Amino acid sequence: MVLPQRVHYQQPSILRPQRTDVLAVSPWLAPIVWEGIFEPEIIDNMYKYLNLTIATTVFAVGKYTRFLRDFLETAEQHYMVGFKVHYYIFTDQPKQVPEVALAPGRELSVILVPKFNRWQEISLRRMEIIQTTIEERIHKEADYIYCLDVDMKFHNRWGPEVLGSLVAAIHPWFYYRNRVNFTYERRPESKAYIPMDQGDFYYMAAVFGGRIENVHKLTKTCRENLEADKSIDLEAVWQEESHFNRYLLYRKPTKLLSPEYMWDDLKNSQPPEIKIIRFAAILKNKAEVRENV
Ligand SMILES: CC(=O)N[C@H]1[C@@H](OP(=O)(O)OP(=O)(O)OC[C@H]2O[C@@H](n3ccc(=O)[nH]c3=O)[C@H](O)[C@@H]2O)O[C@H](CO)[C@H](O)[C@@H]1O
Ligand SMILES: [Mn+2]
Repeated sequence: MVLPQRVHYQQPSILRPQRTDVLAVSPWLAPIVWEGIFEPEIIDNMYKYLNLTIATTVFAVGKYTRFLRDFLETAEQHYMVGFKVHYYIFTDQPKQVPEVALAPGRELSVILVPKFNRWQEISLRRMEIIQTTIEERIHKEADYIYCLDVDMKFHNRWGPEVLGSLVAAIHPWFYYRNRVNFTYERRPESKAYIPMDQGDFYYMAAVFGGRIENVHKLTKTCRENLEADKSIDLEAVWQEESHFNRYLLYRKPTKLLSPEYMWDDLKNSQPPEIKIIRFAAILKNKAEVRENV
């Protein structure tokens, strides 16, 4: 067995926290990953010798296939560099999946999925499709799974510091807001219901991941709750994202990603707490790319 290399780095100091401007640990003791609080070399060295495979699911249905090339090309530059990554591209048009050169140890599978008529349905059905694909194959093929939106580009390191049992990203438009302003589902009839006086953070469903069995449980529960709502003709305000937030209120994530890991190009300035943008939603013309608006 190859042992981890010795890495030289500054000794951590209890009396000198690296960041004092942001919360770096949640009240249930989950770390919140920010630039400055971790040493990339230590993290890489910890995980490098474990021979991990990281499943990465990406949906590109209808006009969203146009985002695949930039997504994959930038992922090859910044996403889990040096690690084994297995991309699972779910699409209704396999011929539109671009040829992108992958680094050694990385592979890509294309999985055919139906195109639903409404963009909301395309987005929310991801829970069911991820659940069943974990059961069919991913559980045998990977150690961790990360589920990402495709209308995105990587700009900087998005590395193994994100690995954890159950991992969620804090939404870039809500991290500075009070919970009463979070766009949780507020109708008590919905399985996604969250009362006004509850909620920790507003999580963005464009990024989540963790150990396969935990992500399986999350996607299965969200799928069941989406179906229960549908049976009474109800669609939560932000579809699967509403159910995702409800799930994480009661089953707390074990690691949180700061908005560095899920930014949005629509923001026209970079606030001082955001030292680096790692992954960001690109500007898209929703009226043009979506099935119905
Ligand atoms: C800023 C904002 O409004 N964000 C919400 C919006 O995210 P987004 O505007 O990020 O949603 P989106 O249009 O990116 O759809 C989510 C993902 O579904 C896939 N996809 C979607 C449509 C399609 O025709 N083809 C396709 O492949 C694709 O992987 C895409 O990245 O909607 C989501 C709900 O579902 C969440 O509630 C987000 O919070
Ligand atoms: Mn998106």
